[in-house]
Amino acid sequence: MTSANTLSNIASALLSGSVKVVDLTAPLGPDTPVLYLPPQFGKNTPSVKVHTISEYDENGPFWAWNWLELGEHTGTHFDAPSHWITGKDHKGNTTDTIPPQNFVAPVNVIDRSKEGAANPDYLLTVESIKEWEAEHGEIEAGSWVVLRTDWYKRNGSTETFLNADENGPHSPGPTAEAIEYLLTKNIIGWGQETIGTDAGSAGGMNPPFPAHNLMHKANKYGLASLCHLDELPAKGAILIAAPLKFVKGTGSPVRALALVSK
Ligand SMILES: O=C(O)C(=O)c1ccccc1S
Ligand SMILES: [Mn+2]
Repeated sequence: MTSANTLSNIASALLSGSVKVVDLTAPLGPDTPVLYLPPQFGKNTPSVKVHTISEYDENGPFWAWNWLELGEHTGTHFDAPSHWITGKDHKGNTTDTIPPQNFVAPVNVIDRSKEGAANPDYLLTVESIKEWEAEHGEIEAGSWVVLRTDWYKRNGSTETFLNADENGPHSPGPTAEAIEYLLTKNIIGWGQETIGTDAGSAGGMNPPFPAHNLMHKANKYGLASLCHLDELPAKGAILIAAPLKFVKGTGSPVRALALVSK
């Protein structure tokens, strides 16, 4: 089958509804939870602010529009390699220079929702990934790997989403070894449903924040605060995640979507 036939078939399937579009994106606005870093780690990103310019009024009789104060790493968002010191020197490492071919790719969904429900500090291991591959097939080069934990259901409030106590945040993510293993597969990026692409305990890992440190060191990408991974198959979906073309951007809120066979 030629690529032209393939595209034509996708177009027909989208129009017929036999391929559906799943929205993997959280609502974005002033109530969107933002990451809290303890003072010893540095400054924090502000929340989203919406400033009305006009609303069919004396400031604009026939139109409504706003301007925003919006962090690059807010809500469902894309992490570019320049976001981390380990990725700062790569070519094509910012939101405006990443090759657009990389914004559409197959996605592997590792479902550890039961484990995450039982233990908010659940960490995905190499062994667990290999068990997943034995059941669903090898993770292919150039694909995304995302961790389903159903954590997005907590995204209604900062308290439940960050899930922090006096010892820090408690939320699932990968071990450093798991990310190292996925990089041997030459994946394009790592994603999950929590506020960032690392576990809540990642600040104390080696290296600290391994999903950021190692993925961006390899000039690979991250996706954070994904939603509705429970609507995706383990394999077979196509992930579309195109960051805004911020000049020298380290990341960007995205409308993450998946194409799924009905
Ligand atoms: O990239 C992010 O949004 C994120 O999770 C993060 C940002 C800055 C510092 C640490 C982390 S862990
Ligand atoms: Mn980020």
